[in-house]
Amino acid sequence: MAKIFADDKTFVDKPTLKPVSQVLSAFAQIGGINATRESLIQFIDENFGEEGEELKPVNITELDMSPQFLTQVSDPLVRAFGHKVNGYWSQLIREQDLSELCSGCISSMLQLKYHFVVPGGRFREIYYWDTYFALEGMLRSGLVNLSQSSIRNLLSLVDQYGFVPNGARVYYLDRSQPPLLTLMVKLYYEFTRDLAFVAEALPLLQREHQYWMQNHSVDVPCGTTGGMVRLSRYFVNTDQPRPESYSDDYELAHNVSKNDSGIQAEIYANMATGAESGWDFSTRWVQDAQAPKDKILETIRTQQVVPVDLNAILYQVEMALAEMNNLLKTSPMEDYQKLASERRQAMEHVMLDEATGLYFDYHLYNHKRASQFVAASIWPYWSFESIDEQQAKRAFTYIAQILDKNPGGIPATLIYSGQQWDWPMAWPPLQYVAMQGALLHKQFSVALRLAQAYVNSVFCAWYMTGGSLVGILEKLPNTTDSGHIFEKFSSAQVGMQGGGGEYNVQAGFGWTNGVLLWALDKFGPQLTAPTC
Ligand SMILES: OC[C@H]1O[C@H](O[C@H]2O[C@H](CO)[C@@H](O)[C@H](O)[C@H]2O)[C@H](O)[C@@H](O)[C@@H]1O
Repeated sequence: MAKIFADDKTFVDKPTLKPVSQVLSAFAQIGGINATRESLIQFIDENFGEEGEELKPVNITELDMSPQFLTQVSDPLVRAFGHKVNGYWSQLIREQDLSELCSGCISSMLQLKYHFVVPGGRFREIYYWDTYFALEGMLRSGLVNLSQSSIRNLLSLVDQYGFVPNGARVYYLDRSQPPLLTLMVKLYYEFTRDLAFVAEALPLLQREHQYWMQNHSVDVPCGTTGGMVRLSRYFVNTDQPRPESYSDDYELAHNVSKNDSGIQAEIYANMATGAESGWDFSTRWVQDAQAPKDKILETIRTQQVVPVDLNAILYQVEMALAEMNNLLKTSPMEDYQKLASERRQAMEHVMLDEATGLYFDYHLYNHKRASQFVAASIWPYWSFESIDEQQAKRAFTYIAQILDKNPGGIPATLIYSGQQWDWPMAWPPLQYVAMQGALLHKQFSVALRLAQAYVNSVFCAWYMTGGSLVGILEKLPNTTDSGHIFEKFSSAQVGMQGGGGEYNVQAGFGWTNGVLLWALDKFGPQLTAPTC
């Protein structure tokens, strides 16, 4: 609450320099929560180390410097950029080394045995859903063992906690993130055909599915049948601010109500639930999206939204679990095929908007389907292999129209709120799913437009921040950096890095690299040189 650091996450990421009992008594000596700002600064200096010092970069030997898929990228500039990005993995692979912590010292990191990929910047730890999108690139870059190690870390978290936490920190233990672990194992299997690994993972994947069914299911009234259908939502059980954004959550809750701890607890739970969705934060989760920017999160109701993307993911998870059990000739813990088809039917009833061919969230707070497009509306096209052709045409015509106005990619929503999962932010995972959906439903021209927009955004933002390619592309004059790969982009202006939300835009960046390399593989012969 003293805001010693611009970003609340900085403090909770610092390991102690002394045994925890000594740190606590030093804190008591300066007056505990009544300490002055000056004494707090000194206390932190004396008792805490640098954030991230328990992590070491890893010297990766298996990186393929000339991966085969890049040879079919016809444009020389795009191909050279692909090689550059392929080389960036070495900056994002880490191992944990807790050995330098003194005896009795503590760190907020969850122990991970194997090497892993991090998003980059302030995100120093492994993140759950980010890993899926990074893997799409890592596997193509020849990082097969590292991909397996990253997945193994997540599996071991399921083993220890029964689910995959948001990220590998103790403060993420009250929530998960979009459940993509089963799809990571599937992806890994498609690349390696390593059935033994699937066999090893399957019991834990089934356990994770059980966790989602037990803690995140909700009954939704179904207009067309008059009965109820079961779907899933994000749901975090907490009555405390998120430690990594403590002062933000605290101030928000106290703005809504100064004294009512019940109302404050509701806000904390809905904020943590927003973080579980991966979309932290967005007007998608608020009841009053028209509120002024500084009040927009005051009506956050994430737990009252039944999200399209979560259900689209779980449908794929259920199909994949059925398929894995088939492949291994093992008896499934559940009839996954049946669960998937019931989920699909429920989604068609509750979420499908016939007019646009898109799927919308369902709002439990007013028992209505949302009426606004969000980028998640297209996710069933990634999950459902067969969808009526005319419906798909309508949906991707809608997407094409959004692209006409947003040359940098599909924005998270169409509403400007200053939140990072709203217009104009175009996020790599959202572009990936839109491209996958378009490919699967044979909407090739929209798929290519999405791919070109994505490549343009990533490339131009990198170029504008000093990126260059030996013998091919000169560095822009007046740039001091050497090119950044951002976590998100502006859909409104090609080459503009993203912004908004609780922290400064981060560079690195795991999922951006992953989706870029995947897109170069899928669309290599057709992509043209970006003009920035
Ligand atoms: O510290 C604020 C929040 O930051 C994370 O969210 C964002 O970054 C993640 C890592 O790239 C990404 O997975 C997520 O979609 C982003 O919105 C974190 O996941 C949140 O829990 C945290 O509160």
